[in-house]
Formats: sequence, structure tokens, C-alpha cells
Amino acid sequence: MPAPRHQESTPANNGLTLILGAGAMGRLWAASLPAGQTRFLARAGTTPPAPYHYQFQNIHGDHQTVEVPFAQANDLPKASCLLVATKAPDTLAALKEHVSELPHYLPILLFQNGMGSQQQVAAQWPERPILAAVTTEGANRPTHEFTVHAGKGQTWLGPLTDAAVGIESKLLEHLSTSGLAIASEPNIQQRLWQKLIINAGINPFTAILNCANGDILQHPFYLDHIDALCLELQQLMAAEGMVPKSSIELRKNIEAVARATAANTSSMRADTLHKRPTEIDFINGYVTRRGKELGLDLAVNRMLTEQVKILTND
Ligand SMILES: NC(=O)C1=CN([C@@H]2O[C@H](COP(=O)(O)OP(=O)(O)OC[C@H]3O[C@@H](n4cnc5c(N)ncnc54)[C@H](OP(=O)(O)O)[C@@H]3O)[C@@H](O)[C@H]2O)C=CC1
Ligand SMILES: CC(C)(CO)C(=O)C(=O)O
Repeated sequence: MPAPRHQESTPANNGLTLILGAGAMGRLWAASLPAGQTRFLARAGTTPPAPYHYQFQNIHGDHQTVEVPFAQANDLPKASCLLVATKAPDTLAALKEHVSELPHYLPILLFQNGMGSQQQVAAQWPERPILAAVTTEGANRPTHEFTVHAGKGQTWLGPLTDAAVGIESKLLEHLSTSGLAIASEPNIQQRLWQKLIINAGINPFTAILNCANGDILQHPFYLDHIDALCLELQQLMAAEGMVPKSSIELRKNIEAVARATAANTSSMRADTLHKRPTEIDFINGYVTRRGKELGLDLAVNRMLTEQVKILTND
């Protein structure tokens, strides 16, 4: 039974959008929402500098300079929502730095890939309206000050906590002012799983083989392991109580995305090339951990997790 919501728990459509994580995804949203209506949350303990400027290339190739102020204390009551666009391993800690300052009714929308970070956040603040987003938008930052909207996609959002049930339409109305395609997804867990499977089947192979998404498809290392990997994903879904697709179907889905994004550098390959921490613990690492909790030894997922960690000395 959803928890009762207070009157003020409905986000205003014309309020500010707060963004935690001023990386590629955070900057895409900041550049897309109406000018002057977004604020970045500065890292705790840092003095917010003057409004942040960066170059943004939209999906048509046009360039613009985007100016986003850092949120001040008096901005917080005027906020309609908080978009969380940190990487999965940073998300819980980043939110802990800010949550006590945020109105209790403020919708918090999580953009992380993979699985596990969303559950950590929802378990930490079950009384708050927390939602997950799954997005196929593509954004990257070739240099620190330059963000590119590289692929037009679709974003789905759905509630993770009871307090978020029923607020989706107001939030959608607000975020639709960005012009980005966004829709409600009542079964956001299923959507998260679908994305998890795609990421589990593409990202570690591209990182280990140091190749573009499409190039994994002919590689012996991929061909040697993909069927066993899909079988493990199918087993885990069944153990979770979901109606799993067959492992053959899972492989088809993975390969359709690898072909559709053939020239892309996956986020995990990009992270390993830059020696940044990857999201492996929330993708194949999550699958391995969850399997263990449910009595399954998911050896291919474990092996891929270990190999990716070696690449970044993690
Ligand atoms: N980019 C994309 O196309 C897509 C991304 N996603 C998901 O969205 C999430 C974000 O991805 P992306 O934008 O590419 O990642 P980035 O690494 O570009 O951005 C993450 C940002 O979070 C900031 N950050 C980390 N910790 C804190 C903190 N404590 N307080 C404030 N800011 C913090 C980082 O700061 P700093 O730069 O200082 O380290 C960085 O700017 C990931 O989970 C990704 O998988 C999903 C689909 C597509
Ligand atoms: C779908 C895919 C693999 C596209 O590159 C992705 O989500 C990622 O790189 O993390």
C-alpha cells in the first residue's frame, strides 16, 4: 500500500531542477532544460564557484555555451526535483553529502547504469520519493569543458519507493520541458534488468578487448563466453522470481544493441582507457553477488568482473 503523500510532495512544474553529478549526463540535462532553471549541487565542503560554463554540442551538431549556477541554500525550497547523474559507485556517498539539506518531498531521480546503487539509495531513504531512470540517451565529454549529445534516445522513469508512486506524471511534465523523450514506466525494475543484461553482455568485453561495441561480435573471447554468460543471466532472473527470457533471446538482444551501437566506445571501455573506476561492481559484479546470495555460482560473470578490475588496478 503506497504511503500517504503530503500536499507539497507534488513537484511544481516551474521550479528548479537540481543536478548532482556535473558529468556527461548531468550536463546533457542541464543544457536541455530551460535556461536558468537548473542548478548543480557542488561537492560538499567545496565553495560553489561562480556559475559554471561549458560548451555543449546538441544532437544536430550546433554548439552553445551553457551557464549553470551552483545551488545556494535558498534555491533548495524552490526545487522541483533532483536528478542524480553520478556514477553508480559514487551515488550513495554523493547523496549522503546532500540529503539532509533537501526538502523531504523532493523527488530524487537516479540515472545510474547497472543495478544495486538504486537499491542502496531506496533502502537508505525509504520515506523519500525516489525514482529510477533508464535512458538510452548518449552523452560524452571529449574534454573537461566540452559535452556532446552523441545519441538521441529515450528515458523511462518509475518509482522505487512508495513515496514516489503517483508523482510520475508531474515529474514527467516538468522534465519534458527539456525536449528529451521521456515516459513513465510502471515496471521500472524490469526495464533496469533489460539494460543490465545489455551492459553485462557488451561492456566488459569491450573493456577487456579494448574495442568498439560492434567489434566484440566476431572476437573468439566473446564467442567463447557469450552463451554461458546468457545462461547465467537467465538462471539469475529465474532465481529472482522473474519470467526469464531464454538465453538465446538474451544473446539476440545483446547483439542487436552491439550492432546498433557498433562504432561506440562503451562507457566501461572509456573508463578503463582513462584509468577511471568502472561500474563493473554494479553490472557483472552485481550479477555475481546476487547469484551468490541466491546460491548460484555465476562463474563467467565473476571472471569478467575480475578481468575488468585488473585493467583499472581496482
Ligand atoms: N553518459 C551517458 O551517455 C550515459 C550515462 N548513464 C549513466 O549515468 C551515470 C553518469 O554517467 P556520466 O555522466 O557519463 O558520468 P561522468 O563520469 O561523466 O559524470 C559523473 C559526475 O559525477 C560527479 N561526482 C562524483 N561524485 C560526486 C559527488 N560526491 N558530488 C558531486 N558530484 C560528484 C563527477 O565529478 P568529477 O568529474 O569531479 O569526478 C562527474 O562529474 C552513470 O551511472 C552512467 O552509467 C546511462 C546512460 C547513458
Ligand atoms: C548500450 C551501451 C553498451 C552503449 O555503448 C552502454 O550503455 C554503455 O556504453 O554503457
